[in-house]
Amino acid sequence: MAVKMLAGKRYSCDEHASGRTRDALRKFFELAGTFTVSDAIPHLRWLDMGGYEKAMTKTAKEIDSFLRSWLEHKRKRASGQVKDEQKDFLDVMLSTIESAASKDDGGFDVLLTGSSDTSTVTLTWALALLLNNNHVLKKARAELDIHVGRKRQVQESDLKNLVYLQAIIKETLRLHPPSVLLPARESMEDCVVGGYNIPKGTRLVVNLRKIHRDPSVWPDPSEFQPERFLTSHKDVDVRGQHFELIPFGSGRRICPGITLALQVVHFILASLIHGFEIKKLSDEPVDMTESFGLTNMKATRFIMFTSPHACLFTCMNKLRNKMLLCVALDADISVKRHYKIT
Ligand code: HEM
Repeated sequence: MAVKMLAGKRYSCDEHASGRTRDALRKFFELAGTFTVSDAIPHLRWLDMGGYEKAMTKTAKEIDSFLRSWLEHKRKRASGQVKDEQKDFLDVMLSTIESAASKDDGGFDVLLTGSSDTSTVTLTWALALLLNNNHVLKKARAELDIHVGRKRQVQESDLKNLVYLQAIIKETLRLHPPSVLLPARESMEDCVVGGYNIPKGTRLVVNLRKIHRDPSVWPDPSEFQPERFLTSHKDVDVRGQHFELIPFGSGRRICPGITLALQVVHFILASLIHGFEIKKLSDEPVDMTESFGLTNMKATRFIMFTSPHACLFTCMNKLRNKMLLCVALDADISVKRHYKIT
């Protein structure tokens, strides 16, 4: 959701950048409809009841530090300080942007902020749900055994056959959409929606948590049941056409990264389940409390043990690269035997 409110903002290498981020965040919270005591009684704002101001400042600092690293890369590149052997992922991204016909930095901001957290969060929730529902994990592994087998790794071309894995991702996005509230819409004229008269200029915030857990649509709405997407809800998709499930939004401002996001999330999850045994630290269920913030993160970190499947040892070097991707997840991952990544 940071995506949309930052859209159109332009970051430059000056001291005002951090202020702008903060303004953007403040604007977002206004739009998202977080009403506090100080909204009703403005002179009590200094009390910061509920700690919203503090939380916003913290989030702004995190986004600032992320964007600062990008600006630092840009500065170094402009001054020719980056040697070929020192180039990292961000340098490669920047050179791609620079060589593209359009040099719209604002668009790049939006892509960076909108693409990283959302995919990470989806994978983190998916893993936590699988660890708490071992029977689902077993079924996902059985599907991979049938369609991929144990003699090779998962390929992108396998994903279309992994219907149970697709159902797991849909169910994850239903229960824990990375953006709980869609960016606000404003009505351009008077209209009637669902029997309510909406005057022109009304801001509407769509609450995905309510829609995705509506008991009149989803039986046992809080249960993790991927099977529903193979039976009662088998025709429901996440691409903005079925309004009971819209984790990527809908309409003309629907997430443009949807295809890439789904490809990445499915591929990483499939590779992880296929290549590794994954286990919880103890018999206690993983804590599924959600945090409060722009992106719907887990409130607490969790530890996951992974050990490679013996027959895939020869592929381990390649798999290790995929594991490194997973380190970006909000989970402590330690790989027994060959690798220990924390
Ligand atoms: C699981 C992963 C993702 C989820 C759940 C997600 C979700 C969303 C949602 C809910 C919106 C707002 C849509 C609306 O207002 O109707 C959005 C906007 C956006 N997303 Fe994503 N997103 C994901 C990944 C990505 C990726 C990988 C990229 C880029 C490569 C991306 C780029 C964007 C951009 C640029 C917008 C702003 C579109 C606009 O305002 O017109 N997202 N995303």
